[in-house]
Amino acid sequence: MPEPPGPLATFSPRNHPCILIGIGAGMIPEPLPSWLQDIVARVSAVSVRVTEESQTEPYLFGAQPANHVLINEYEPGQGIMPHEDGPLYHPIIATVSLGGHTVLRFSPKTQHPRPATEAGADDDGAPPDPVDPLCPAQTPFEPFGLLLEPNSLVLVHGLLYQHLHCIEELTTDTLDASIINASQLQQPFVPGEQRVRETRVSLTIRRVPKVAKLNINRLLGKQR
Ligand SMILES: O=C(O)CCC(=O)C(=O)O
Ligand SMILES: [Fe+2]
Repeated sequence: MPEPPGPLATFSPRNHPCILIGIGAGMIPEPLPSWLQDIVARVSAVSVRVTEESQTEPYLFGAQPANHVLINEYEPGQGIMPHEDGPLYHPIIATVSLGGHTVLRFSPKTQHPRPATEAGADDDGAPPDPVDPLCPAQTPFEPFGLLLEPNSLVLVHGLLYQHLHCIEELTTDTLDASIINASQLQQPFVPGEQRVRETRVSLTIRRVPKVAKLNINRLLGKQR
């Protein structure tokens, strides 16, 4: 692995120290380490067309380069629990996979808004759950997986952003019909194939819109 990244890159999960520089909804700016700059610039310049009907956007994050990279290292058998990435990074996240492959699994976030009583609260006194207009309960889908190959880029955008993703804690992935990007792979699989995991490093590259006007080194009393 290269040198640990500067503070705007955050190191995770579990067995790594986590440098998380954030205050409230903002982040304290710090230049990206040089070894990341080229990757971030190339990913930021990816042009995308989200649907057949939509126009091709010349840049991934709307002409602004990405400014945040989360680095995760996974040994075989490690994964990440089902979660959403939250509003801070909306509407698009881009993940580069290095080293080994993995399977990123998506499942619907079922929403069951609790019925309100006449007083506007339910039995336990809490207000009813708000319904997320981007994720109505009527949009369930069959859970599916994406095989993320080494040196690949995956983009999560739109409705999918509002649902759950995870990586199962496996040492070997069974590649079957639940994997929906089978036709787009460098290394295709035969259904039922077992692919053994190796150490994988993921770079999750995002544009954080709200960056604090603070300098971490000045804050820590260091000159730079
Ligand atoms: O490592 C990955 O590909 C996914 C990581 C992830 O979902 C996250 O850090 O929020
Ligand atoms: Fe995530």
